[in-house]
Amino acid sequence: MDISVVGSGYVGTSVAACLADLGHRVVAIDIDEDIVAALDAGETPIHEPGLDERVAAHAGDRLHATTDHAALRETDVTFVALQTPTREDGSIDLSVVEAGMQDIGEELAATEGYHLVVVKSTVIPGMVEERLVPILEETSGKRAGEEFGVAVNPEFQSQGSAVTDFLEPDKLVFGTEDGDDRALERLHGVYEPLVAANDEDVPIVETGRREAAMVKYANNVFLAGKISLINELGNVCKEFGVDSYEVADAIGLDDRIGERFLRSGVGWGGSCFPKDTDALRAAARSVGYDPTLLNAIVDVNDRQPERMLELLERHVDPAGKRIAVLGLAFKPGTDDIRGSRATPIIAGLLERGADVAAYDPVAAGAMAEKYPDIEYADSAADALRDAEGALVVTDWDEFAALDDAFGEMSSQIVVDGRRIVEPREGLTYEGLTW
Ligand SMILES: NC(=O)c1ccc[n+]([C@@H]2O[C@H](COP(=O)([O-])OP(=O)(O)OC[C@H]3O[C@@H](n4cnc5c(N)ncnc54)[C@H](O)[C@@H]3O)[C@@H](O)[C@H]2O)c1
Ligand SMILES: O=c1ccn([C@@H]2O[C@H](COP(=O)(O)OP(=O)(O)O[C@H]3O[C@H](CO)[C@@H](O)[C@H](O)[C@H]3O)[C@@H](O)[C@H]2O)c(=O)[nH]1
Repeated sequence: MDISVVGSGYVGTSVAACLADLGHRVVAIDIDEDIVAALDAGETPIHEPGLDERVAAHAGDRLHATTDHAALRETDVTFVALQTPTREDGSIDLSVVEAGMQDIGEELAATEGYHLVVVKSTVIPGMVEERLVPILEETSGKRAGEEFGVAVNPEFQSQGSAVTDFLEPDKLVFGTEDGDDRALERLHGVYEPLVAANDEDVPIVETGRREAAMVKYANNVFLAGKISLINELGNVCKEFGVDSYEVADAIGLDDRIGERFLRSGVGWGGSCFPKDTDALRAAARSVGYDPTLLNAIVDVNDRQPERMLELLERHVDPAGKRIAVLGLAFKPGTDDIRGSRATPIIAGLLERGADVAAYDPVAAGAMAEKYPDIEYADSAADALRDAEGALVVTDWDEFAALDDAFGEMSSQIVVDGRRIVEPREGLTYEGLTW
């Protein structure tokens, strides 16, 4: 099939490369000339395992890139992977997607036959029907559901495993307008090689567009909520001297609970959980519903970094002292610091007058844009040297392997927010939730 993907960021690039890998002819369209030039040269600016080799293998063959939206005229399906950032009140900013729809609609005017537009961006239920379809109809001069279709097909990939998450999904969600069989048929056609590669073992949820949009939010909010719940339990466990990780392992054996996403600690960050919980809360408020539990999920998450700082203060007053912060990325395997718990940790340390020595194997550059005046050490050992306390914020494997480095601290106080450091003799070790 001939497929265009509008937006070549985190999602668009891996979707485009994977669709090419599945045998489709794909054109990636982005307004950023550097991204397009890189993709055309077989390179990707995004670090994702398995992505580089796929882009390199297919560029110039089944994968092309361009800044010209006219390329979508030659395709059967257009995936939309444009960003939906957060506005100040927490609601989503749809302006980039709206502008993208205008670009797409202008080209739809010149397409022949039925074309399917598939929204992969995360959008609030109703936005497709009320805001995006009208733009497509107006700019194309065509009627949705007749001359072209619009579907919602949310993406569930995680950073660090985007390629395998796409190619081996837990589920596919096809949200289509009632009665638009062509949309459904075309979506099945796009994913047919993926389903075949998984021995036909991929559940496909066929539903309405609003439901599909809500599935994406519900999925993310449920996972963020699961972590907040285990964090809340962990905080209580800590006060009772109970090891919350043993408790989590035990409750995870109950199939109804499941063992994943039960790692308690300093909380969740990233480009999606914070944005999507905020967006759903704002959307609920906008229709007159105050979402008590969603608010609590965020409150618990906001509280964890402060609890970590309080634990440190039980052992040392950070004012004027060198304090190491190990880990700046929102999770291991990425240099992304969006929503990272390291941000409130650093802010809290600075408020308390500490000298912060931060280390991350790949994310220091990004954090330096936010906090240019703190020290960025070249290694964890350098950050720890002469420090009077250390806070472990990201569960990079290399922190588990640290040993002698703790001996270089002025006082060996470690508050672990990720259960990654082994407690040992000589170390005053505090687990955040255990
Ligand atoms: N990042 C993730 O892991 C992830 C996972 C699942 C879903 N999502 C959702 O997918 C959507 C995209 O997220 P992302 O992280 O890939 O965003 P991103 O910011 O990384 O990428 C968006 C890209 O769109 C390009 N762009 C902007 N306007 C354009 C236009 N008119 N035409 C063509 N290109 C244009 C930008 O230059 C950018 O490269 C969001 O709604 C997000 O919530 C993200
Ligand atoms: O047991 C756990 C699991 C995760 N986290 C934290 O949760 C955050 C998010 O982690 P993860 O979900 O692995 O990363 P993302 O790449 O943000 O992926 C989420 O957000 C994506 C964008 O919407 C979705 O597509 C994915 O399904 C969803 O997992 C990180 O800060 C993790 O440290 C914990 O604290 N404890």
